[in-house]
Amino acid sequence: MAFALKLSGRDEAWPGSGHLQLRRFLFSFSLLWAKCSRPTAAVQPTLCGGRRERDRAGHWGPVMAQVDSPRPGAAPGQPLVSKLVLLGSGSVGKSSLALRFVKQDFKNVLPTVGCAFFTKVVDVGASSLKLEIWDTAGQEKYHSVCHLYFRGANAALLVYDITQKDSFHRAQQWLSELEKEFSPGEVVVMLVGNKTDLGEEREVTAQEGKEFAESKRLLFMETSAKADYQVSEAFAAVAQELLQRQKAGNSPHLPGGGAVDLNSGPARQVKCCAH
Ligand SMILES: Nc1nc2c(ncn2[C@@H]2O[C@H](COP(=O)(O)OP(=O)(O)OP(=O)(O)O)[C@@H](O)[C@H]2O)c(=O)[nH]1
Repeated sequence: MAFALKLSGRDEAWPGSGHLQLRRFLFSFSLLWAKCSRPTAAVQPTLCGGRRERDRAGHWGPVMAQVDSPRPGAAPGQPLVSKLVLLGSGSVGKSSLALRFVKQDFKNVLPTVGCAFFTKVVDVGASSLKLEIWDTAGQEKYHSVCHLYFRGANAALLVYDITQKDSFHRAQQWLSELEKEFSPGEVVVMLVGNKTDLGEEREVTAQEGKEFAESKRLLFMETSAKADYQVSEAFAAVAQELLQRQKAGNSPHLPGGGAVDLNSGPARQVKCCAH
């Protein structure tokens, strides 16, 4: 108190303007104290708002989003690192596919804001590949932001909802966007028809998906994040392709790389896609 009064320039304690000055000083001091003693906040990636999910108590909170390694993982003995972007319309199941693959989980999640980030190491035979999965927001208002996440991508999953024809057309538009950003064959691209568990509401046949993929020389699979159908297989197939290309010495982005060259190779369907 004495310290405060001295700073306020007055010796008497109360009342009047001295009291006011004291209160002002104590308020400023408490603000300064709160600022200095606040723990340093974890740095969040700009524009990567992530998504929210309900916890057991029913509260909405951020879904796991971690960055646990520099890229690419060129250190000896470390798995190679590849960046994979999930693209597609809103609500086609991009986040659900990522959650299913990374956490073996399926739950109600809110639309992604900006993007969310996941990592998972995939074993392919004797080799390992660390996938950095960038789950972009499908809502139209985030469209321009999504382009920011393309940079440096090694692979892309173009996801559509088999019960929404529009989302299939949108996936085709996303391919055009990718073609503008990358030179032919620069990234491994897989077309993914999700929600096969809703077969009775199907608007896009497996044949349509397959034919489009073949015409563009993309990998193709149908999945269900809900029923856990072919989700890990889809990511594994992309990882395998990336590793094969890397071993062949033609991947520009992967450590030891050359060019990932899916589109210039023969059209291939990874596995039977019909459900
Ligand atoms: N039946 C069924 N529903 C699914 C499946 N995958 C996702 N969903 C549901 O579809 C809705 C949208 O899923 P999300 O994973 O949020 O879709 P998203 O593409 O990430 O959406 P945005 O974040 O808006 O881009 C949610 O209600 C999910 O529960 C699936 O395989 N089958």
